[in-house]
Amino acid sequence: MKDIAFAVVIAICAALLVAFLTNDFYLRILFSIGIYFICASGMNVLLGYAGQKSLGQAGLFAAGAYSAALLTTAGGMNGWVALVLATLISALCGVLIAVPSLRVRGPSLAMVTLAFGVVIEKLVTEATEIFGGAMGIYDVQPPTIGGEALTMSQWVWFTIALGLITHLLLRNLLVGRFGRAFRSIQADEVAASAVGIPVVRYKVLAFVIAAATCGLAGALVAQQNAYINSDFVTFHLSIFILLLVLFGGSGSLGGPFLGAVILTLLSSLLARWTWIEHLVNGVLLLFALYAMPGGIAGMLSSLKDRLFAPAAGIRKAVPGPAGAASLPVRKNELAVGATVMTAENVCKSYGGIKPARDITFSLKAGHIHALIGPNGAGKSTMINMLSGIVRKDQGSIAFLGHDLSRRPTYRICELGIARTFQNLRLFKELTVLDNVLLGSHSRMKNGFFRSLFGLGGREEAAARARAFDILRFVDLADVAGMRAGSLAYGFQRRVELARALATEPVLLLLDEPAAGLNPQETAELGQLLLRIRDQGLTILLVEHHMDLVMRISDHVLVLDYGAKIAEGEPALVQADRRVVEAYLGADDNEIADLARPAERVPA
Ligand SMILES: Nc1ncnc2c1ncn2[C@@H]1O[C@H](COP(=O)(O)OP(=O)(O)OP(=O)(O)O)[C@@H](O)[C@H]1O
Repeated sequence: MKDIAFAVVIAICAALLVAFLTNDFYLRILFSIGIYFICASGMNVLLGYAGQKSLGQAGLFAAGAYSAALLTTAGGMNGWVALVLATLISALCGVLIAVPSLRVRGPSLAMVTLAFGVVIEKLVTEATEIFGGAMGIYDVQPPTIGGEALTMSQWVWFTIALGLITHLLLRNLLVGRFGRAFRSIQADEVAASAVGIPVVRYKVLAFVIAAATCGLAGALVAQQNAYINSDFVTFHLSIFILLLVLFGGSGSLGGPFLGAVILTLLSSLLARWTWIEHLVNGVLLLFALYAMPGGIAGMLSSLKDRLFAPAAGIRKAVPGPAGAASLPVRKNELAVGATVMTAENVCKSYGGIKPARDITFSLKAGHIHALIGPNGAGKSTMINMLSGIVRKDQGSIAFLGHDLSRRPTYRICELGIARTFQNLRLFKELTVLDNVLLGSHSRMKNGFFRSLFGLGGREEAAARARAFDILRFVDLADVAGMRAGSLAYGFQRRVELARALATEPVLLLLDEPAAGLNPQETAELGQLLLRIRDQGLTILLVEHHMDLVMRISDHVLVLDYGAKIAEGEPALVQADRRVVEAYLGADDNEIADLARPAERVPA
């Protein structure tokens, strides 16, 4: 709430300043700050939160500017209506530019968006009959009040108001489930989809937001100048919009404002020497990328941490609210032992390698099933197929009567299957609490507009309370406010488990959860898994620690070279000749563990 008050105070101060300014030059600088702030706010969602690098924003600025120009000149439309329509048209162009992002990433995406910007630049330069080329379009109609065009001061006030509204709306969106979802996509798309984030939808949304704000800024510029030509649409503008975010602080709510103020003032100072301005912007871009990854906002924030927090860079642990350490479980009618999942004749091959050959099994409610086998037997591939990350070639997989064949990973998570990964896939830059809240994403109902208008507070509070319950259940409540990546490895494994539990699964797929843990931590993990099972969850556990497997499992499945070679109760599997033979080529400790009669933990 403090940040909202701060934004409102800044806007009021800027508005008061306008009242005392009579010089058009200074008013134009304030207008430009407002315009660039609006562009940067949307770009921050795309780049800073969703991590999508776009070099084509000038094209979207042009979409807004030329739409407003053509709608009011050729279309004879009212200035207000044209402003709204131009923003919507740009948002639609955002969908267009988002499509490649679904296929390419990183530098390739930057190249594709760059090409989009170049195409638009060429279009408005060469298609002179429509866009006027260098001559441009004159008499663009502005919004009017009582039939009167806005004065320069009124334009600045209007831009300040739009800037404030844009900031507050995006702030509402970014502090809740949408902001977390964008950040998770930036961190790891596979892990994001595994916790129920529809990655494609969120990527498109980020592009649309950035396009709408750039288009709005373009339309405002065209209408304020009553003129637009191809000189406005340059590659330099795309770079400048990128720089606003990177220099100000990408992924920070205050970053776009800092970038817009500092860089617009610098631009105005250097406006007489264009080549120096471009050179300075280039140097600043390099500087921001290499020396100041968090931008000015990041620098200020770490300075604040250094001054006011004893451990710089690590946020203080946030104690959880009082409450019982229970696991929020999904309501279902399943009796212990009922069939949760069936896999029939599942096959998968990678060229000549066949990690799954005609595998059939079923999983029972409230049981711990273990999937074991020597290295390369196909265990992770099976977990990947069950969670939709890898597509099977043949066979069928059904979960609670639903065929999983064509469902994307996030839908499978929504149905009630959660997973952890062999190689940890935490959102390391986010706090432990945010990681767990991301697990709750698919259980939360706040839609785009509710979040945008800040109406999701109650649900967010409930999700936080649930997340703390889970953190207490796995004994991590004390580190809720810490950055997940800063924790010891054993803690990180538990955070990943807590994140999976937050999806409120019926079936939990755990891929080597004890990998990298010491014997004490492995024993604690065993106890924790038994407590989870006692809450009614079904677990499929891939593990090499045979001692753990034999102690806690109710049922063991054994794979070798992609084929199921045995299944049954741990003691029976342990004595199976084929299993021992399969393991003869495996690690000596595993064979010893397999041979040792395990002390069973009573169910
Ligand atoms: N994406 C892929 N492309 C090609 N081959 C793959 C791919 N994924 C897995 N494999 C191969 O499939 C086989 C089974 O791999 P998988 O990771 O499922 O085994 P695993 O039983 O989990 O092994 P480990 O216990 O070592 O993790 C291996 O030979 C592996 O090299």
